[in-house]
Amino acid sequence: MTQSEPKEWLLDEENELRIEVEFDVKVKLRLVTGTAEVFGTELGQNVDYEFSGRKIAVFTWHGCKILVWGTCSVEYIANETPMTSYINMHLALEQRRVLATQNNGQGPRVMIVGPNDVGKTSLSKMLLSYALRQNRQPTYVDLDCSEGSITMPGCLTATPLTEMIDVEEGFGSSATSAPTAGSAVMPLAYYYGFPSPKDNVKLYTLLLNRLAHSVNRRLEEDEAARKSGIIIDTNGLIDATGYEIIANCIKAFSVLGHERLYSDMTRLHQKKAGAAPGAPGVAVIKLAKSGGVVERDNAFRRHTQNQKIREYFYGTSKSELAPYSTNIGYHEVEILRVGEGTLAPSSALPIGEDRKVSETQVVKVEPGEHLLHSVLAVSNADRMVESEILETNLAGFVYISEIHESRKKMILLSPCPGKIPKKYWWLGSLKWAED
Ligand SMILES: Nc1ncnc2c1ncn2[C@@H]1O[C@H](COP(=O)(O)OP(=O)(O)OP(=O)(O)O)[C@@H](O)[C@H]1O
Repeated sequence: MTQSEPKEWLLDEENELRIEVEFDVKVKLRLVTGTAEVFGTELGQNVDYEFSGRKIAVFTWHGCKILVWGTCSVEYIANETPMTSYINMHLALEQRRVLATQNNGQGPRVMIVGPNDVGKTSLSKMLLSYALRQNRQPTYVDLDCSEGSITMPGCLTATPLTEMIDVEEGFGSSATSAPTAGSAVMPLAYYYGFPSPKDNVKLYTLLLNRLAHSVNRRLEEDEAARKSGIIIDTNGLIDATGYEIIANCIKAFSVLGHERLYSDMTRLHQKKAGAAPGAPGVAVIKLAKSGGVVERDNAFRRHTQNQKIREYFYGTSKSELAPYSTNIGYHEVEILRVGEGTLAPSSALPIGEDRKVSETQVVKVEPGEHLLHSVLAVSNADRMVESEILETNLAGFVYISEIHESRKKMILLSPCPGKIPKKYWWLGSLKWAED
C-alpha cells in the first residue's frame, strides 16, 4: 500500500503542504513536531491519517514537521496562503457571537458564494472548525446539491455541529439515518434529486425555503446554536439563475433583511446598511481564493459521488458498515419522482389528469428494470399528499441491486435491517454501480 520510507516535510510558519491523492492510492500522513491543521481541524501529534481520492492542504501557523508515506500525484509546500484573511473572518464572526450572547441576539449567518472550485466548501469547513474549537455549535447548511457533503448528492441539508470535523473523512460518510461526523444530531435532509439547481429551479427554491424554515425554527429553540450562527455553503452557480437562488437564500435564511442585496452584492462588494428601519447591516466580504484550490473535472466529481454513495452503505476503512439486503415486492412501495425535467419513462403515470407535468408535480413511477442500480431516497411521509410530500424530509436511502421483473420483486441494500418502515421513495438521477 504505502512505501516503507516516508518523505519528510519541514514547514515554516504559515506555510501549507498541498497534496493530491488519486482514488486508487492510499497515502499516510503523520505530524511529528509542531502544530498543523487540515481545513481548520487540528492534527494530533504522532497520529496517522490516511487519505485516498482527496486534495488537501496541511497548514501550520507556527511551523511543523510532517511525514508522508505513499505516492501523491501532486505535493508541494506553498508559503503564500489566504489563511490570515480567513482567520480574521473567523474572528469577526466570533465577535458577532459574543455580541449575540451579550444581547441575547442571534449569531452571524454567513453565506459563501462564488463560482465552482474556488474553495467554498473548504472555507466553510474552516469557519465551522474554528467556531467548534471555541466551543460554539454552528449549523452547517449545505445547498450544494451536486456534492452532498453531509449526506448524499442530490440533497439540501442542514446539521448542527457539536464535534470536530474529521480530518480524514471531512463531513464523513454520514447518512440521514445517522448523526454526521461532527454532529451528535441527525442532519435534516430534503431530497432534490438533480445535480444542479438549474435542473428544476422551482423545486430547488421550494426545498430551500422549507429547509430555511426548519433551521430557523430549530434555532429559535436552541440558544447555543442560535448564538453560534450558520455557515451556508452554496453551489457554484453564479449566472442569472444562480443570483436568483442566492437572493432567495439570503431572504429565506435571513442572512440579512435587504431586498436589493443581490445587486448590492455584485456591484459593491462592500458593507451596506439595510434600507428598512431596523434591518440589519449588510456585510458583503470578498475573500481571496487559495492558490491551492484544485479544479475537479467531471470524472473526479463523479468518482467522489460514487465514493460518497459507497460510504453510505459500506462505511469507510475507519468505520466499516455492513448493509442489509432486503427483498421487496413491487406492490409494497410507491416510487415517485418530481417534475418535468425528470419526465421520462413511458411507464411514468402522472397523478392527476394533466399530461403536461409541471416542475413540482409528483409523478408516480412504475417499478421495473429501469430502477436497477438506482439510489432512492426514502421519504418520512406516511401519506401521499402532493403539497406535503415534497416538503417532507428524508429517513435515508436505499440502493436497488437486483430487479426480478418476472416475480415483480427487487433486492435492495439499506443501512438498517428488516423492512423499510416508510413506503414513499424518491427516484432522482442518482445511479451507482456497486464495485
Ligand atoms: N489550499 C488547498 N490546497 C489543496 N487543495 C485544496 C485547497 N483548498 C481546497 N482544496 C481542494 O480543492 C478542491 C475544490 O475545493 P472546494 O470543494 O472547497 O471548492 P468549491 O468552491 O466548494 O467547489 P464546488 O462549488 O465546485 O463544489 C477540493 O478537492 C479541496 O479539497
